[in-house]
Amino acid sequence: MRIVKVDEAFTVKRTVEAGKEKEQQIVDGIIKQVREQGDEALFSLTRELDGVDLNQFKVEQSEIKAAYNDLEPNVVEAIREAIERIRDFHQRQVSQSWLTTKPDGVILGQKVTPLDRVGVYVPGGKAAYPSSVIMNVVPAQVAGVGEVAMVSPALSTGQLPAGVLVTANELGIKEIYKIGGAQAVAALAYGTETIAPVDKITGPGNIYVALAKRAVYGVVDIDMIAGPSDITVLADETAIPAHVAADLLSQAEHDELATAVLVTDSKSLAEAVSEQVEYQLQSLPKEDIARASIENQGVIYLTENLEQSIRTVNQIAPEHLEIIVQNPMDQLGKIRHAGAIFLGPYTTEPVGDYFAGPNHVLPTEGTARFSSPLTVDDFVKKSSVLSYSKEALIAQANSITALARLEGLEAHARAVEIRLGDDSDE
Ligand SMILES: NC(=O)c1ccc[n+]([C@@H]2O[C@H](COP(=O)([O-])OP(=O)(O)OC[C@H]3O[C@@H](n4cnc5c(N)ncnc54)[C@H](O)[C@@H]3O)[C@@H](O)[C@H]2O)c1
Ligand SMILES: N[C@H](CO)Cc1c[nH]c[nH+]1
Ligand SMILES: [Zn+2]
Repeated sequence: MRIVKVDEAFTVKRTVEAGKEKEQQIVDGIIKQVREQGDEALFSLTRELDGVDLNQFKVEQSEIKAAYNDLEPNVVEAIREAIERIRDFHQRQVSQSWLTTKPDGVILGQKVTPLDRVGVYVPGGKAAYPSSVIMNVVPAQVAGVGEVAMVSPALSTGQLPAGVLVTANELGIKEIYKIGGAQAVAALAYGTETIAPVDKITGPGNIYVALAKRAVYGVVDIDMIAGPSDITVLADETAIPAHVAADLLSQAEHDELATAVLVTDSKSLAEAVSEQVEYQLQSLPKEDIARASIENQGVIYLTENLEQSIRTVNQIAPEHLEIIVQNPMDQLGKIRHAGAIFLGPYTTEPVGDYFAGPNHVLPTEGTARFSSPLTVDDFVKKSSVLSYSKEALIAQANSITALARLEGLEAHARAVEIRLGDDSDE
């Protein structure tokens, strides 16, 4: 891996805007095609981009039943266990509605309402992602969303991966479409003859999915930019090189555009990790993808001390941050930007991908500077609640009308004043 020396003047380049013009043009064309041609566009784009000729893209109950035959019982058991652990974590995130009565009798509050209909994207081009079914659907269900429509690209057999279908069934999802990429995002946002439009689209995906979600934002809400995975490991000389290399490769194997970064103040660790990455790459089934990721985006930042390492990590704002230094908990307070923080030598990133409880749908490409992991809050919206008595309105009328007239909005002032007189006049 490339080793780059970091000094006081060094700054990490922001990646979210960089060099995506070509993909954006492709995505804009796909969205236009789906808006204009509906289902017909979904069939032809699936043929063109996924190499599958489908007769219909809605999954039937018989396909779900058949999927159970393809999974070992211990795998189904692991899916169920993961669902429980992830549900338990998300149940702690629920926001409650509240009302408060002020001393002047005014009642104020906030009403929390689940979204009516959401679309969840489950990726599926280079790997199958049953875990992303859980990570999308569980918070939606905990929030109380009315309808969940799921999309995921078909395999070359014309089916969805058995693990994806079984997981969706374990969660009770009935509306599943075998479409992926930007065309699936466009279908959820604008609707087609078969697919009713949704209010919000959540879930991770590759660059085409991430750009499509960004493009339809405003027509629907989206959760965040959850694009190609990235990991940054912050380590010192106490870290075991083979473990660090394994964790870097765990994210590099997702996508040629995934990013794996080591930040360390130890030259010997930097060199040993670089060697280990090369060694471990050679036996990976997805060596080609992981190698492209490591060669194109992979980097080891060699700093002068721990403080500089932490400054570099905050500039990267990684999706996943592993902290493998002496006393990792002591560093937690200094981390300002990271989607998920994994502390200590045994908290390897995959525990969060599959099982621990927190969501694995996380902000990528430095957007952890302003975005959070997917939570139950992503599946609700909030309304403000206000209730005044006549006495309260009289008490505040002068201030309200003064502010209305300051803005030159006379009708606002009169809407208050018309209520101040004797009720029998009205
Ligand atoms: N950030 C997160 O929370 C998170 C979580 C899980 C996975 N991921 C990421 O999700 C991604 C999964 O990617 P994937 O490719 O395996 O599956 P995907 O479902 O995201 O993308 C596959 C689709 O991309 C479209 N596509 C592929 N090449 C195209 C092209 N040249 N032009 C137009 N469209 C094209 C196709 O329609 C295909 O169906 C990876 O980048 C992974 O790192 C991120
Ligand atoms: N690491 C991914 C998020 O970037 C999530 C995932 C799912 N399966 C394996 N990994
Ligand atoms: Zn992963």
